[in-house]
Amino acid sequence: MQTLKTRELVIDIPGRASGYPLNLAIESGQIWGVLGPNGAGKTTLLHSLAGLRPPRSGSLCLNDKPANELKRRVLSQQLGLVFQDRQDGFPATVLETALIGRHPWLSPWQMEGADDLAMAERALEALDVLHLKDRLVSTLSGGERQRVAIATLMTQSPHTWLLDEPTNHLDLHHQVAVMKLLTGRAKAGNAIFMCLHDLNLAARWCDHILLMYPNGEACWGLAERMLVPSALERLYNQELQTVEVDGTPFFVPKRG
Ligand SMILES: Nc1ncnc2c1ncn2[C@@H]1O[C@H](COP(=O)(O)OP(=O)(O)OP(=O)(O)O)[C@@H](O)[C@H]1O
Repeated sequence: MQTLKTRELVIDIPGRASGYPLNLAIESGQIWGVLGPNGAGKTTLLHSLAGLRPPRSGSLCLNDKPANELKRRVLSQQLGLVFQDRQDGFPATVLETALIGRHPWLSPWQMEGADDLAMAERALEALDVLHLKDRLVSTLSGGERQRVAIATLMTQSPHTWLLDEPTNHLDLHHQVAVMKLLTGRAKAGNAIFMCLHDLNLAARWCDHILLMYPNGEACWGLAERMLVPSALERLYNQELQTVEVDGTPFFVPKRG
């Protein structure tokens, strides 16, 4: 069992006077959904967990070791991140992009081998983009690029998967396919921690939820305890109607 823990972690949001200290334990087998309105700090949190942005205070531990004492390469073997925005400015094919995921596992100047290639192709296949492997990423549609980014994370094969709105740009079929894939990874022992704007995807697929409010407040726990209509209405400043489908709550914005 591996755990990514935050201890009294306060993320650094410019101009925000205070922040609620986060004491999260993100463990093998769990699927976390991070919900909150625009600007609440979800991306900042993911970047702080990935060690890309220093927190204002508090610390981050990976298996009880302070993450800032781990070499970047070791950290990248344990943690991977799918960014919300990608530049993709470097002219690379889909396959070359997926193979970047193997870099934390190779020594400097070592070329990718047959096993690395097989991993990349398996990941591209799982994300339904193997047929695009020789295409330049810059020529792909938004949803195809998103799937290549997730395939690159799969090729990296870290223990903890951090994903910033992984269903962005995806059609309904591919949204469900990605959520199923993430569920499969969690069942296989990975930890999944993702920001989502779709409450209903979170309700259907996540077992843990973190709610982030724009004033810096936050609360977290098991999904069934967190997905309470009154809390979500306050979170989004939006009245909701709730119906139940297959025992899962389904939230619809009220008209008017
Ligand atoms: N470098 C920066 N300089 C100034 N403000 C910043 C900077 N980076 C982030 N912020 C601000 O911090 C706040 C949190 O941003 P963040 O991207 O983490 O929000 P988010 O919850 O992911 O939002 P969204 O749902 O829109 O993606 C925002 O108000 C943003 O404008």
